[in-house]
Amino acid sequence: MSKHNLQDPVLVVDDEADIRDLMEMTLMKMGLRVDTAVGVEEAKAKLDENDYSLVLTDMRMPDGSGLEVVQYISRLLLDTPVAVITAFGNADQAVEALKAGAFDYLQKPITLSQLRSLVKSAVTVNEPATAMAEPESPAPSAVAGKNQEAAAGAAAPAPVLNTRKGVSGGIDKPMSVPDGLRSLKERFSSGETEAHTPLPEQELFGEEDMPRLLGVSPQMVEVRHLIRRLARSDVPVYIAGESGSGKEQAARSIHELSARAAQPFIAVNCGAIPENLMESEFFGYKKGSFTGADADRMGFFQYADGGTLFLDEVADLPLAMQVKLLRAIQEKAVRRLGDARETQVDVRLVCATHKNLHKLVEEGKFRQDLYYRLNVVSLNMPPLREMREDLGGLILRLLHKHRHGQEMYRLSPKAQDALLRYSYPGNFRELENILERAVALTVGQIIQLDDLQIQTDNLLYTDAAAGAEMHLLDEIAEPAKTNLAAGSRLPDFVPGQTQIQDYLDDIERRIITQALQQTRYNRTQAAKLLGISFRSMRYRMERLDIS
Ligand SMILES: Nc1ncnc2c1ncn2[C@@H]1O[C@H](COP(=O)(O)OP(=O)(O)OP(=O)(O)O)[C@@H](O)[C@H]1O
Repeated sequence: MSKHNLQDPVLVVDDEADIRDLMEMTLMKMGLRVDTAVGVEEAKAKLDENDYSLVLTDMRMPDGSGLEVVQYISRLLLDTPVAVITAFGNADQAVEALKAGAFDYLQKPITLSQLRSLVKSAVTVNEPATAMAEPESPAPSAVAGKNQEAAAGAAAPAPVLNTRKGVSGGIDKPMSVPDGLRSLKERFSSGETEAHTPLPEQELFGEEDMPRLLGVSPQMVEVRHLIRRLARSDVPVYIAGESGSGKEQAARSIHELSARAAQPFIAVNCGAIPENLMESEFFGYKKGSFTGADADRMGFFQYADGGTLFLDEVADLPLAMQVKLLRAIQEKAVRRLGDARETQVDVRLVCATHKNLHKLVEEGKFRQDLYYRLNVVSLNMPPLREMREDLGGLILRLLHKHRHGQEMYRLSPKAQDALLRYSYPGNFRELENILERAVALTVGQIIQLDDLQIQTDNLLYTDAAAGAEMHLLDEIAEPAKTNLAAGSRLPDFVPGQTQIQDYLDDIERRIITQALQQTRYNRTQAAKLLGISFRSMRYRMERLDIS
């Protein structure tokens, strides 16, 4: 094997402290040691002194270009793999770096999963000693990353392939990463987990440290995984996802798991603030700064000082406000309306929108510089329709939440089928609303298809596909139809001994009692269930002496 080995640290070269911290944290979680440099000169000095297993360098730094780091490594004939981090849309830079010997590149904003897969493709993490002792592998600089393929198509002479053992991306054997680091997704895809293996934390239907985000699907496990990591740093996070997919819950979870948990979490819906009030709402004002300002007032930034400021629907910020926000982020200071002085604020920013922010940047509706500032790391909340294995569990928990005393609501077969096949354009929020409404509308304990009030022509899946989840709902499915007439066998009619009126009264009493039990003794609902009027119900109860 080449002279660098797994004991050697990874060198992260970036002038931005937030990014260095985030990368350091991620790499350390992968079991790697990390060294950092704040610019080109320091990186060169460190390369002179030490061996590294991998170098990750930003392209644009105040004292030079990451390209110089790549060239320096080539000049010293080091076989240390080096990858560059380029500004979004800067494919030329990426191609140049690849030509100079970089093995891959990442575009900003970096997502942690991209970073992880790049690192995995460069070094073998925690590889067992036997594997490490195997014959020499090709130089890491010859490892082709997935990004490289795209860029190489444009220009670079594509370097050689990936034949390293345990390297991910086009490989057939998953690499050896500490178990705690491996997401369920990875484990499922590696075929390690049998389909019938009980899912972890099934009782909880999630994980204890993040009660806001339920679900055991690989997507949700991955989301929680990322949130835990993000909680340990202070980098701005951009949460993307459809409406109702849990963006705010994710932001709150990041805050609650962070060192800022004891400080305020301030959630702001940017779309709901009138434009003329925005500045004073965000930054506060001094008494007398405008008509009606009869006392000093703090803004969102001051309220969130020490904690987290969550900017929901950030795409709705008008351009003028975007400029002011950018300044506040860069300076880490705000100036109240009517105040000559700026005050320092220590705020972690998390923002979200269901709109395509990148597209808005392209259309000139959202400032690119602010986009990069806010979007250092992005987190994607998956839509509910892509997490179908969670549906059964979520429905179960929501019905449990709405239960009446000890009695759970149940679903008729048609209602169950529709719930499992519905597309949920409004995601979790829509599922919550559907069930809340259904519980209010249903007569008795069994929710019927009509109670759901969903468009049945909007069902996504075939019956067969939905069948896969059916077993999850066994406990809430309507029990096999029982004969209301008796609940058990009809009593025997013995001519000569039994009076026909007594016999029929007995059956009627059983039917009515059962309907009353089923509707928790609500006479109106029981009457509806039996198809008789309330008046008739009352009359029958009196006649049959049912109290
Ligand atoms: N994984 C989840 N487990 C349980 N409940 C969830 C989950 N995700 C979202 N919810 C619930 O769905 C509802 C909507 O969540 P949230 O407000 O976080 O969504 P959002 O993406 O921020 O919505 P919007 O785009 O409309 O602001 C909340 O009641 C929340 O509790």
